[in-house]
Amino acid sequence: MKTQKIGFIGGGNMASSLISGLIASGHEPGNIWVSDINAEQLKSLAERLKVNTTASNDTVVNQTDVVVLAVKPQTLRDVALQVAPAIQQRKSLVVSIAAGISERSLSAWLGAETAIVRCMPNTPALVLTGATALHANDKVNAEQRNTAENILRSVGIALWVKEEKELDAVTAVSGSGPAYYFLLMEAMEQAAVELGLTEDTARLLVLQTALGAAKIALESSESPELLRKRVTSPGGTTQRAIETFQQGGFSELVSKALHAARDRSIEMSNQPEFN
Ligand SMILES: NC(=O)C1=CN([C@@H]2O[C@H](COP(=O)(O)OP(=O)(O)OC[C@H]3O[C@@H](n4cnc5c(N)ncnc54)[C@H](OP(=O)(O)O)[C@@H]3O)[C@@H](O)[C@H]2O)C=CC1
Ligand SMILES: O=C(O)[C@@H]1CCC=N1
Repeated sequence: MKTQKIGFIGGGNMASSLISGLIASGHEPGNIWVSDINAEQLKSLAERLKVNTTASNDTVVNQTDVVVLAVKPQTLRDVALQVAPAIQQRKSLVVSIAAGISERSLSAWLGAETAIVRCMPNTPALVLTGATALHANDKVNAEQRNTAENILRSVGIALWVKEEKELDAVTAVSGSGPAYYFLLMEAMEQAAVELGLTEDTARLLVLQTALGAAKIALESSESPELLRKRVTSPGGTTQRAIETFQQGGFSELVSKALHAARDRSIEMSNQPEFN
């Protein structure tokens, strides 16, 4: 499996996280091809990760078996139309990571017979802790499903959703999710400094606490709610903080934010300039 030739069209933030993760998990850099319009981006990828780079998207298709489309959603249409002939000729498996671009649009651009897996990864793939949900169109065979799943599973967990539309919710939860935790880290760090800690101490305590909480929650069979209650001694400090969060509408705000992200994903799928 790790000898699979994998191509990336677009070598930006998400592609470089995936590529770094693939290499860290044992994929040969020589089997990875990346194209980008940004020469600096390619130079950095070639220097850091020793992957093959090219300015030509067609070269990526022609050198590989699986092509990951990793450009911004608003650029995808042009890129897909441009590489469609090469993809059809090679019968490449296409994996799109773009938010809010439907399999229907991808098929229209790439050809009705093209095997397409649409997925939503996240940047922790960089440290092999990614979370990806996948959905395949009806041209994808069992072997191709395994190929796509194995690529994403080598950088974290990978699961299939039954309905393509579930990817809008996945995007709101785990695709965008790392940013929500970073926002909480930023806010906690700022508050810790206001409370008199140095910036270094504040950051270290905040990050180690985030890691510890995530590890306990993943390794324990107990719910986050129960784990939270175990930290919250009656009448103590945590209770005061949790009450403050709740009085400020914390859960409602989180729900509102995730609904907004989900709605934006749906809106992007219906936007004529993206589709
Ligand atoms: N960032 C994230 O956390 C996640 C992103 N995604 C999805 O991944 C995709 C990429 O996002 P992200 O990595 O953040 O975006 P980036 O902008 O970082 O990466 C896209 C790259 O593609 C390049 N590019 C633009 N046009 C072309 C072209 N015609 N041919 C080849 N390369 C081109 C861009 O160059 P230039 O900058 O010069 O335009 C850029 O380097 C998006 O569709 C997004 O929805 C999915 C999950 C998570
Ligand atoms: O913000 C975005 O649109 C992309 C998709 C999920 C994470 N980043």
